[in-house]
Amino acid sequence: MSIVTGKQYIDRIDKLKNEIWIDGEKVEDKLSEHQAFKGILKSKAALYELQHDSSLQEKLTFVEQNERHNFAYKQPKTISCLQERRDGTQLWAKENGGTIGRSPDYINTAIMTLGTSHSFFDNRFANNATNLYERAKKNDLSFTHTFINPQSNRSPFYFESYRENNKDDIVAAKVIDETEDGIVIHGARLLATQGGITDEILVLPAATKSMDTTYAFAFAIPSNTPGLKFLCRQSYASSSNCQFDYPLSSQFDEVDAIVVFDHVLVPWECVLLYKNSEKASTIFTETNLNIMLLYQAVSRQIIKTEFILGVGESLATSIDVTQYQHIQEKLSEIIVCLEIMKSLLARAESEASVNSFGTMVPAHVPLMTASNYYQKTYPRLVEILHLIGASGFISLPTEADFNTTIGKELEHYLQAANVKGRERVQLTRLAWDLTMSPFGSRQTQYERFFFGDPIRLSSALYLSYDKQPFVDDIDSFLK
Ligand SMILES: Cc1cc2nc3c(=O)[nH]c(=O)nc-3n(C[C@H](O)[C@H](O)[C@H](O)COP(=O)(O)OP(=O)(O)OC[C@H]3O[C@@H](n4cnc5c(N)ncnc54)[C@H](O)[C@@H]3O)c2cc1C
Repeated sequence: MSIVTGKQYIDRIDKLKNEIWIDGEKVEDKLSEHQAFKGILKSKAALYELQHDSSLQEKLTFVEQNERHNFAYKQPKTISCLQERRDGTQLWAKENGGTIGRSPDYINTAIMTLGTSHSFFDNRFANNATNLYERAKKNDLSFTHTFINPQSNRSPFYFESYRENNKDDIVAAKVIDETEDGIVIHGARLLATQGGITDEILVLPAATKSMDTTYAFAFAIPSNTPGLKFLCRQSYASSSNCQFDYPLSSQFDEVDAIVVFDHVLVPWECVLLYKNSEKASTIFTETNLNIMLLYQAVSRQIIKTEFILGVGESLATSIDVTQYQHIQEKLSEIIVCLEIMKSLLARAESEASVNSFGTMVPAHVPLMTASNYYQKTYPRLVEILHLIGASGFISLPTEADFNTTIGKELEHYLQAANVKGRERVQLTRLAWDLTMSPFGSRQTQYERFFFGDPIRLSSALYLSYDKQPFVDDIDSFLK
């Protein structure tokens, strides 16, 4: 197999019969027929289907040894190859306004990065990294991932290993046994977006203050591995199957899951890293995994900002408020954000360089700057839409209301300067679903946190930034 079709992806996920719990029940039906998952599965299938569209195939796939693969599995070796990767990400993101944070290219990028950096890993696991990459590329596998321990205690004085002696008390996933066949993992991880609806899960080392090496591991296993459970948050799609009322929740709710490892045996051939605390703490930086993932994220965020600008301008035009200077100022704030993000991405590309594994890696400072900036700016973009839409976000009947005898009155009383009542409600519902519905609120929390805690990411930028030349300038100035 090489690139999958949408149907092949869905059939494969349905067949896995992963252990998934949601809204008070264990999922027994086909995932593609379950109200919580059918929207996102259909949307992901549509992305895979685009790989077969003759007008887009060259942008979304590449050919290697007579087989066609997804664009994100290609190791970029030149700047133009990086830019092709960005085009692929943005093409897919345009299908959902950038609201699917974990479109398959996100973790495909991680797998490509780890596979091509196989020499980073301990000798006994290096082949596993290569094999994972080849298997994923060949079968067009999809992945979820998890790298954070549960939020039980974040005090600077707390160590996970306090719990290590009592198996029943383990919270953060750790190795509890080592056998001829592999390592046995028990405990939980905080979160995996799309947990349960991907072929496999990539488990990366979690930041931990513990010196205990039983917390130092990385591996990838099928989502239906015995003992692996996905405990999903409440679905935002279950009560929102009407696309008019919930244009985004109904199609793009990715679902996030707590991941529980109940004595899960991870075969040795799936292990990438074990008992090596030094490699566990440097895997993100030494392989450039963090930068390659940020490149995908910033490329997507640009498309999302364009989507927000489109929604903001349409809202303002619908009620004819674009002549007010403060509305122009608010919309220009979205433009400024968009242009800053595009400029930072362009600079990251133009200053890219080849790393020791032969990968063309974008420059890290512009990407870290973009990520820091967007984490803080995204809530303001949301606020701008709220300020422009005002009570329009509240006076929002449903499609069903338009289909009753009061439909004509709604059409009349909700008309706007430049659109009819029904169209105006449809547009405002889109803005509401993007920013105010449970789906929309999660989008804000996602952009703030998906790449890590904004506070610690700002520290990482500060600590890695070379400030010395400027300090030297000041010294010379004072002399
Ligand atoms: C919608 C969504 C989707 C996500 N998807 C995924 C996913 O697919 N896979 C995955 O692995 N993760 C995912 N995450 C988790 C994400 O990686 C974490 O939210 C992020 O790393 C921050 O960790 P935390 O949530 O545990 O916050 P915490 O670390 O618990 O922070 C809570 C608060 O305490 C402060 N704090 C805690 N520790 C420190 C410290 N040492 N120094 C300073 N301040 C501190 C923080 O600043 C913050 O204000 C997702 C998160 C969200 C919101």
